[in-house]
Amino acid sequence: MSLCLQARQLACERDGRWLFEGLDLDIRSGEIVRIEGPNGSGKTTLLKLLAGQLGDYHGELYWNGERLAKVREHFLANLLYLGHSPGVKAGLTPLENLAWYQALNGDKGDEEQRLRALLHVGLGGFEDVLAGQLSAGQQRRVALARLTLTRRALWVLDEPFTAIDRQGVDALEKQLAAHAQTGGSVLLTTHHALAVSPAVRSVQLG
Ligand SMILES: Nc1ncnc2c1ncn2[C@@H]1O[C@H](COP(=O)(O)OP(=O)(O)OP(=O)(O)O)[C@@H](O)[C@H]1O
Repeated sequence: MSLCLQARQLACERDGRWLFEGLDLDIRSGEIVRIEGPNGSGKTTLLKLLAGQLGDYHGELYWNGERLAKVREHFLANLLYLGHSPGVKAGLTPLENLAWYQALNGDKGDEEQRLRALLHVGLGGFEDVLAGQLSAGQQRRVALARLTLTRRALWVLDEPFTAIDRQGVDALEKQLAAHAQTGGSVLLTTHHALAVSPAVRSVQLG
């Protein structure tokens, strides 16, 4: 199924300053869209807004041509959002973290699936270590394992490459490209130079 998220005349103010105004944006199946801009230009705010997490903005969001507020449930069922911080629970192991995310999404899943997702992000052998004892890059990898675990069409990713080593960057780039090539969409921020096919479309803030 082809999916489309659209923003029309989007504007957002913080502390008496417009972060962006009159912003139009379309993201469709098969596309990778990158939000660019200097620190503080509003990239994280825009991603949160497009992921349906903020209500204090002007303009309108549409999901498959309908006002997002009207079809929020369908939108959320198709969305995977990974925030700026990995959001990993320090007192749980990577395996337990993934089970926790699945339960939150109403997915039962199974342990074999979770182990496969951890292997995919290079965390084989670390599945039972408390996440709080893992390095920053390993914690990020626990969060990234959700891309393999949870089938969602629209990925909204805030700085997903942070703390990831060269090999991890290559693997994640391939995963983003594969997702788009199989009809998914990716909306992301990154300060990292992306070299993926299909071509990345950029939206500049600030
Ligand atoms: N809830 C809030 N209340 C007040 N100001 C906020 C709020 N959220 C963000 N801001 C401000 O809005 C501006 C944009 O923040 P945002 O995190 O979106 O920027 P960014 O482009 O993602 O930055 P970076 O590249 O540093 O991650 C910043 O000046 C920030 O202080």
